[in-house]
Amino acid sequence: MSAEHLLIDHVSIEFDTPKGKFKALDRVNLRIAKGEFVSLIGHSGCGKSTVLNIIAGLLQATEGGIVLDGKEVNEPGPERAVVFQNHSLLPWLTAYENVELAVRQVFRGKKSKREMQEWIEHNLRLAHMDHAMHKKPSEISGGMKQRVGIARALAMKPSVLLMDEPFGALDALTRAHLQDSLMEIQNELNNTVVMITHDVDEAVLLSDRIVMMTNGPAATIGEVLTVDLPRPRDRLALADDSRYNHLRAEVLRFLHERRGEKVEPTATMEPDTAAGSNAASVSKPRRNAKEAA
Ligand SMILES: Nc1ncnc2c1ncn2[C@@H]1O[C@H](COP(=O)(O)OP(=O)(O)OP(=O)(O)O)[C@@H](O)[C@H]1O
Repeated sequence: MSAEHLLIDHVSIEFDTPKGKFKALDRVNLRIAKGEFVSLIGHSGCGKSTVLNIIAGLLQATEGGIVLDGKEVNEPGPERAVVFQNHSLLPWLTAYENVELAVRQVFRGKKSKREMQEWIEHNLRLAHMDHAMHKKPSEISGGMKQRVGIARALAMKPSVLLMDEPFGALDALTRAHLQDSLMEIQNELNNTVVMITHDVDEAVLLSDRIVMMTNGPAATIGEVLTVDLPRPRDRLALADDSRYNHLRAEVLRFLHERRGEKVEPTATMEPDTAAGSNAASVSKPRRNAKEAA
C-alpha cells in the first residue's frame, strides 16, 4: 500500500434542527492509503453516513475537510463513486443502460462508442451481471440490482469507492455471494474502499482496517482495528481461525462497551456464527436528531 491518498482532516459537522444546532461529528480524523479497504462501524445514528456523505461531497463539513490526492474536495465527483443500500438504478433503463449512463458522463469524448461498450460489458462481467445486462431492474433480484450498482460505480473508474451498507437489505446468502464478488473485484482492481456496515463479520472479512465510531452527539473515531489476515480470505476457513475470532471479538467488545450510551443501541451477539453471516450485527433501533428535525 502506498502513502496517503484520502485524508479525512479533522472533520466536524453541525446540523441546524428546530431545537437548535446539533453537532453530529467532532474532529473525525483519518488517513487512508491507496488500495486500502476501510470499514466504518458504530451504533445506529453515530454518524457513519454523515462521514461518507462528506467524503462524497454531498454534505459540507462545518470544520475540517476532505483531501483526495492532495486536493481538497467539496462537491460530488466521479472519482468518488457511491453505492447505496438501495440500488438507486433508473427503473426504465436496463442494467446495461444504467451503467452506460454513468460511463457516458465520465468518458464522453475520451472513449469511442466501441470502447465504451466494451468497458460497460467488462464492468458488468466483473460484477457477474453480464448474463442479465439487458434486463430492467424490475426483472432482476435485489442482489442482482446491487451488482449492477457496483458495476456502475466501478465503471466510473473511481479513485475511491464509497459504500453505504451496500448489502444491508439482502438475505444472508446473497450477501455472502456479493461479499465474495467484492473481494474478487478488490483483488483485481485494488480500489480504495470506504464501506459502512452494521455486520461485524462482514467488517472483519472484507477490511484492512475497521474504524469504530463512538456514539453521537459529537461522534468521533473511538478505535481503529487493523485486520492483518492474509488475502485471499476464505469465509469458511476463517470461521475456525483464532486471529479472525479475536478481531471479531474486539469489534464486539467495542460495540458492547458503548451499548446504551446516548443513542441506546443494542448489539446482537451470537457466538460461533460462520464468517460473513449476518448474525453478529448492530441493530438499527431508531434515529434521533434527523427524525426530530
Ligand atoms: N440533515 C440532518 N439534519 C439533522 N440531523 C441530522 C441530519 N443528518 C444526520 N443527522 C443526525 O446526525 C446523526 C448521524 O446520522 P447518520 O445518518 O450519519 O448516522 P449513521 O451512523 O449512519 O446511522 P445508521 O447506522 O442508523 O444509518 C444522527 O443523530 C442523525 O439524526
